[in-house]
Amino acid sequence: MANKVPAIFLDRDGTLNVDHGYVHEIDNFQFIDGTIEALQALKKMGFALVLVTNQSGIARGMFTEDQFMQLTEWMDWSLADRDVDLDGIYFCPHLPDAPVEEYRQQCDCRKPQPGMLLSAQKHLHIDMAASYMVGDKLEDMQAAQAAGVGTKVLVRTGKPVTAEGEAAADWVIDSLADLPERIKKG
Ligand SMILES: O=P(O)(O)OC[C@@H](O)[C@H]1O[C@@H](OP(=O)(O)O)[C@@H](O)[C@@H](O)[C@@H]1O
Ligand SMILES: [Mg+2]
Ligand SMILES: [Zn+2]
Repeated sequence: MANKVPAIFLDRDGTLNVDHGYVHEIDNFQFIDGTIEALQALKKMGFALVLVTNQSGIARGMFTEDQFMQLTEWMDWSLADRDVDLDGIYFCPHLPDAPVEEYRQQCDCRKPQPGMLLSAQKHLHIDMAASYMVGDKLEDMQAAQAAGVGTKVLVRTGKPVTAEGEAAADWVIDSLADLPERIKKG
Protein backbone atom coordinates (compact mmCIF):
# COMPACT_ATOMS: atom_id res chain seq x y z
CA MET A 1 0.00 0.00 0.00
CA ALA A 2 1.25 3.48 -0.93
CA ASN A 3 2.60 5.75 1.76
CA LYS A 4 0.16 8.15 3.32
CA VAL A 5 0.49 11.84 2.52
CA PRO A 6 0.26 14.81 4.87
CA ALA A 7 -2.31 17.41 3.87
CA ILE A 8 -3.26 20.99 4.46
CA PHE A 9 -7.03 21.14 4.85
CA LEU A 10 -8.11 24.59 3.73
CA ASP A 11 -11.23 26.46 4.63
CA ARG A 12 -12.31 28.78 1.80
CA ASP A 13 -14.15 31.95 2.88
CA GLY A 14 -12.07 33.95 5.34
CA THR A 15 -9.00 31.79 4.81
CA LEU A 16 -8.27 31.67 1.08
CA ASN A 17 -10.51 34.52 -0.06
CA VAL A 18 -12.05 37.54 1.62
CA ASP A 19 -15.36 36.55 3.26
CA HIS A 20 -17.73 39.11 1.80
CA GLY A 21 -20.58 36.84 2.92
CA TYR A 22 -21.77 33.87 0.87
CA VAL A 23 -19.42 34.65 -2.01
CA HIS A 24 -20.71 33.11 -5.23
CA GLU A 25 -19.53 35.38 -8.04
CA ILE A 26 -16.12 35.67 -9.63
CA ASP A 27 -16.21 39.46 -9.29
CA ASN A 28 -16.59 39.04 -5.56
CA PHE A 29 -13.90 36.39 -5.12
CA GLN A 30 -10.74 38.04 -3.89
CA PHE A 31 -7.74 35.96 -2.87
CA ILE A 32 -6.31 37.18 0.44
CA ASP A 33 -2.83 38.69 0.00
CA GLY A 34 -0.05 36.13 0.10
CA THR A 35 -2.25 33.04 0.10
CA ILE A 36 -1.34 31.84 -3.40
CA GLU A 37 2.37 32.14 -2.61
CA ALA A 38 1.79 30.24 0.63
CA LEU A 39 0.03 27.44 -1.26
CA GLN A 40 2.96 27.25 -3.68
CA ALA A 41 5.34 26.88 -0.74
CA LEU A 42 3.18 24.27 1.00
CA LYS A 43 3.03 22.21 -2.21
CA LYS A 44 6.82 22.32 -2.43
CA MET A 45 6.98 21.14 1.17
CA GLY A 46 5.11 18.00 0.08
CA PHE A 47 1.62 18.65 1.35
CA ALA A 48 -1.55 17.71 -0.49
CA LEU A 49 -3.94 20.67 -0.60
CA VAL A 50 -7.57 19.91 0.19
CA LEU A 51 -10.35 22.48 0.23
CA VAL A 52 -13.19 21.86 2.69
CA THR A 53 -15.92 24.49 2.55
CA ASN A 54 -19.41 24.92 3.98
CA GLN A 55 -21.64 26.41 1.28
CA SER A 56 -24.97 26.80 3.02
CA GLY A 57 -25.80 29.60 0.57
CA ILE A 58 -26.93 26.76 -1.70
CA ALA A 59 -29.42 25.42 0.88
CA ARG A 60 -30.49 28.98 1.66
CA GLY A 61 -31.42 29.54 -2.00
CA MET A 62 -28.88 32.36 -2.39
CA PHE A 63 -27.12 30.59 -5.27
CA THR A 64 -27.28 27.26 -7.03
CA GLU A 65 -24.93 24.31 -6.96
CA ASP A 66 -24.19 25.09 -10.64
CA GLN A 67 -23.14 28.63 -9.76
CA PHE A 68 -20.89 27.27 -7.01
CA MET A 69 -19.34 24.84 -9.52
CA GLN A 70 -18.65 27.60 -12.03
CA LEU A 71 -16.92 29.74 -9.42
CA THR A 72 -14.99 26.72 -8.19
CA GLU A 73 -13.81 25.90 -11.69
CA TRP A 74 -12.59 29.47 -12.14
CA MET A 75 -10.83 29.37 -8.73
CA ASP A 76 -9.25 26.01 -9.51
CA TRP A 77 -7.94 27.29 -12.87
CA SER A 78 -6.69 30.53 -11.35
CA LEU A 79 -4.67 28.52 -8.85
CA ALA A 80 -3.43 25.98 -11.41
CA ASP A 81 -2.28 28.91 -13.52
CA ARG A 82 -0.04 29.89 -10.60
CA ASP A 83 1.30 26.31 -10.19
CA VAL A 84 -1.05 25.41 -7.36
CA ASP A 85 -2.95 22.22 -8.11
CA LEU A 86 -5.56 21.44 -5.51
CA ASP A 87 -5.67 17.73 -4.67
CA GLY A 88 -9.26 17.73 -3.52
CA ILE A 89 -12.27 20.02 -3.30
CA TYR A 90 -15.07 19.12 -0.89
CA PHE A 91 -18.13 21.22 -0.16
CA CYS A 92 -21.25 20.94 1.93
CA PRO A 93 -24.42 22.43 0.38
CA HIS A 94 -26.69 21.35 3.26
CA LEU A 95 -28.42 22.98 6.19
CA PRO A 96 -31.00 21.62 8.64
CA ASP A 97 -34.24 23.66 8.20
CA ALA A 98 -33.05 24.95 4.82
CA PRO A 99 -35.58 26.73 2.63
CA VAL A 100 -34.49 24.63 -0.37
CA GLU A 101 -35.91 21.18 0.34
CA GLU A 102 -33.34 19.29 -1.71
CA TYR A 103 -30.57 20.39 0.63
CA ARG A 104 -32.48 20.26 3.91
CA GLN A 105 -30.70 17.73 6.05
CA GLN A 106 -28.69 17.13 9.16
CA CYS A 107 -25.68 15.90 7.24
CA ASP A 108 -22.32 14.71 8.43
CA CYS A 109 -20.34 17.04 6.15
CA ARG A 110 -21.21 20.53 7.38
CA LYS A 111 -18.38 21.66 9.65
CA PRO A 112 -18.15 21.21 12.68
CA GLN A 113 -18.94 17.68 11.46
CA PRO A 114 -15.84 15.96 10.08
CA GLY A 115 -17.43 14.31 7.01
CA MET A 116 -15.55 16.25 4.31
CA LEU A 117 -12.20 15.68 5.99
CA LEU A 118 -12.89 11.98 6.50
CA SER A 119 -13.92 11.53 2.86
CA ALA A 120 -10.67 13.17 1.77
CA GLN A 121 -8.70 10.98 4.15
CA LYS A 122 -10.17 7.90 2.50
CA HIS A 123 -9.88 9.05 -1.13
CA LEU A 124 -6.43 10.61 -0.91
CA HIS A 125 -4.78 8.34 1.72
CA ILE A 126 -4.05 11.21 4.06
CA ASP A 127 -1.91 10.93 7.16
CA MET A 128 -4.23 12.85 9.48
CA ALA A 129 -1.78 13.16 12.39
CA ALA A 130 0.77 14.83 10.11
CA SER A 131 -1.83 17.17 8.63
CA TYR A 132 -3.00 20.72 9.34
CA MET A 133 -6.42 22.35 9.21
CA VAL A 134 -6.48 26.08 8.48
CA GLY A 135 -9.68 27.99 9.09
CA ASP A 136 -11.18 31.17 10.51
CA LYS A 137 -13.92 29.74 12.70
CA LEU A 138 -14.40 27.51 15.74
CA GLU A 139 -16.32 25.06 13.53
CA ASP A 140 -13.20 24.54 11.40
CA MET A 141 -11.21 23.63 14.50
CA GLN A 142 -13.95 21.30 15.76
CA ALA A 143 -14.19 19.46 12.44
CA ALA A 144 -10.43 18.98 12.44
CA GLN A 145 -10.45 17.75 16.03
CA ALA A 146 -13.18 15.22 15.25
CA ALA A 147 -11.29 14.01 12.17
CA GLY A 148 -8.02 13.53 14.04
CA VAL A 149 -6.07 16.26 12.25
CA GLY A 150 -2.72 16.78 13.99
CA THR A 151 -2.53 20.58 14.05
CA LYS A 152 -5.45 23.02 14.06
CA VAL A 153 -4.61 26.51 12.86
CA LEU A 154 -6.90 29.51 13.28
CA VAL A 155 -6.32 32.56 11.05
CA ARG A 156 -7.28 36.17 11.69
CA THR A 157 -8.22 36.99 8.09
CA GLY A 158 -11.87 36.02 8.37
CA LYS A 159 -14.51 36.18 11.07
CA PRO A 160 -13.30 37.79 14.33
CA VAL A 161 -11.35 35.25 16.40
CA THR A 162 -13.36 34.18 19.46
CA ALA A 163 -12.10 32.88 22.80
CA GLU A 164 -13.66 29.50 21.99
CA GLY A 165 -11.98 29.41 18.61
CA GLU A 166 -8.64 30.30 20.13
CA ALA A 167 -9.02 27.64 22.83
CA ALA A 168 -9.81 24.97 20.23
CA ALA A 169 -6.81 25.90 18.05
CA ASP A 170 -3.24 24.75 18.41
CA TRP A 171 -1.91 27.85 16.67
CA VAL A 172 -3.40 31.26 15.93
CA ILE A 173 -1.67 33.08 13.08
CA ASP A 174 -2.44 36.28 11.21
CA SER A 175 -2.89 34.67 7.82
CA LEU A 176 -2.47 31.55 5.72
CA ALA A 177 0.40 33.51 4.20
CA ASP A 178 2.35 32.89 7.42
CA LEU A 179 1.78 29.11 7.57
CA PRO A 180 4.80 27.79 5.61
CA GLU A 181 7.25 29.66 7.87
CA ARG A 182 5.33 28.65 10.99
CA ILE A 183 5.50 24.98 10.00
CA LYS A 184 9.23 25.22 9.22
CA LYS A 185 9.79 26.77 12.64
CA GLY A 186 8.09 23.72 14.19
O1 LIG B 1 -15.58 29.39 5.42
P1 LIG B 1 -16.15 28.32 4.53
O2 LIG B 1 -16.50 27.04 5.25
O3 LIG B 1 -15.28 28.08 3.32
O4 LIG B 1 -17.54 28.89 3.93
C1 LIG B 1 -18.41 29.60 4.77
C2 LIG B 1 -19.36 30.33 3.90
O5 LIG B 1 -20.08 29.38 3.22
C3 LIG B 1 -20.32 31.21 4.63
O6 LIG B 1 -20.61 30.66 5.87
C4 LIG B 1 -21.63 31.35 6.54
O7 LIG B 1 -21.92 30.66 7.67
P2 LIG B 1 -23.13 29.59 7.66
O8 LIG B 1 -22.86 28.54 6.59
O9 LIG B 1 -24.39 30.35 7.37
O10 LIG B 1 -23.03 29.04 9.04
C5 LIG B 1 -21.19 32.79 6.83
O11 LIG B 1 -20.08 32.78 7.70
C6 LIG B 1 -20.82 33.45 5.51
O12 LIG B 1 -20.34 34.76 5.73
C7 LIG B 1 -19.80 32.64 4.78
O13 LIG B 1 -19.58 33.18 3.51
MG1 LIG C 1 -14.29 30.28 6.75
ZN1 LIG D 1 -23.45 18.53 4.28
